[in-house]
Amino acid sequence: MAKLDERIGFIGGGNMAFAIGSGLVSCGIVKPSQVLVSGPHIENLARWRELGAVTTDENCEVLEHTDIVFICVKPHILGPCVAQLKYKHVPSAKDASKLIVSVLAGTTLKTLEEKFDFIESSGLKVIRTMPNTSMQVGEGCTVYTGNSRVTHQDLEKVHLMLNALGLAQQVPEHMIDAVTGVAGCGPAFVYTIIEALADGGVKQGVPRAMALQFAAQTLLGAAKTVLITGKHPAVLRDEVCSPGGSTIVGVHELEKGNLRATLINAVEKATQRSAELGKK
Ligand SMILES: NC(=O)C1=CN([C@@H]2O[C@H](COP(=O)(O)OP(=O)(O)OC[C@H]3O[C@@H](n4cnc5c(N)ncnc54)[C@H](OP(=O)(O)O)[C@@H]3O)[C@@H](O)[C@H]2O)C=CC1
Ligand SMILES: O=C(O)[C@@H]1CCC=N1
Repeated sequence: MAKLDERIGFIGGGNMAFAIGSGLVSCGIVKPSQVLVSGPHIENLARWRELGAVTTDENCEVLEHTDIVFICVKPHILGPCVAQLKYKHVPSAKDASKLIVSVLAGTTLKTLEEKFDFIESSGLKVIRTMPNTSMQVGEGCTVYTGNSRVTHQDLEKVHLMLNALGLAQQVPEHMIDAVTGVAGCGPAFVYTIIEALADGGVKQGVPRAMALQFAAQTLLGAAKTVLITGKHPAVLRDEVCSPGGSTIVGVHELEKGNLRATLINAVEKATQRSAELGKK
């Protein structure tokens, strides 16, 4: 696995940041000592210290002492967070080469460039991403796009990190809210399906722990089959449905319950909400 020499910063050390940071350390791309994380409550950063990362309650330390800075606060916290950074930031010669990487839902490159313009008057390098929490186990799905200052080498570096933790793909910015609806929020939709599938097993008499394991493994296997065979899910579904058998009876129930329309609606609403979050 390739290694990065850069120091990696996280402003905001919550769930998404930890999925990325712990994933990068686990796969060996960076050493824990290269990682610096900030948040307002130092006690909430204990898991980062257990990982071997350095923690601080001063966001400006992360901005000043790291090369690739992941911004991982909630979208509505970006304003106050930047106001505080602006007040405390000490300009340095390294500012021009700094890479700001946002994971914020809905928050556009334009907004990010405007918010962070205090760091570097001649223009800052900004990358907007939409990751997901499955990065913590190396099976994430991330899309990203950079502003005009970002170089090919910067994109390669970010791709190396994100792709080491699953699938990473550069996309045009207009696609990012839609991908948020599918892949950023998707794990929550799928956890709901796993839980419900397991509940079904429990109702039929399978012990809870077994039912959960079987449901999760079934989703993993089905997902892998789609990715590896390249077959359309409908074709694969047909391979499971024996004529007059048990699966088609279950599939009929899913259709009666509008599972597919419900999932399509969930992605649509989540996409709309993502775009709204960036306007706050
Ligand atoms: N969770 C997910 O699946 C995904 C999330 N995202 C994006 O990631 C971002 C973070 O979300 P998520 O990790 O879920 O949220 P969390 O609440 O888990 O993390 C947010 C973190 O921000 C910290 N924080 C609050 N105020 C400040 C501040 N002023 N300066 C620095 N840090 C601060 C919080 O610290 P404390 O708790 O101590 O207050 C908390 O650790 C969001 O913008 C979201 O859109 C993107 C893709 C997927
Ligand atoms: O719920 C949210 O807004 C964030 C963005 C994608 C996943 N979690």
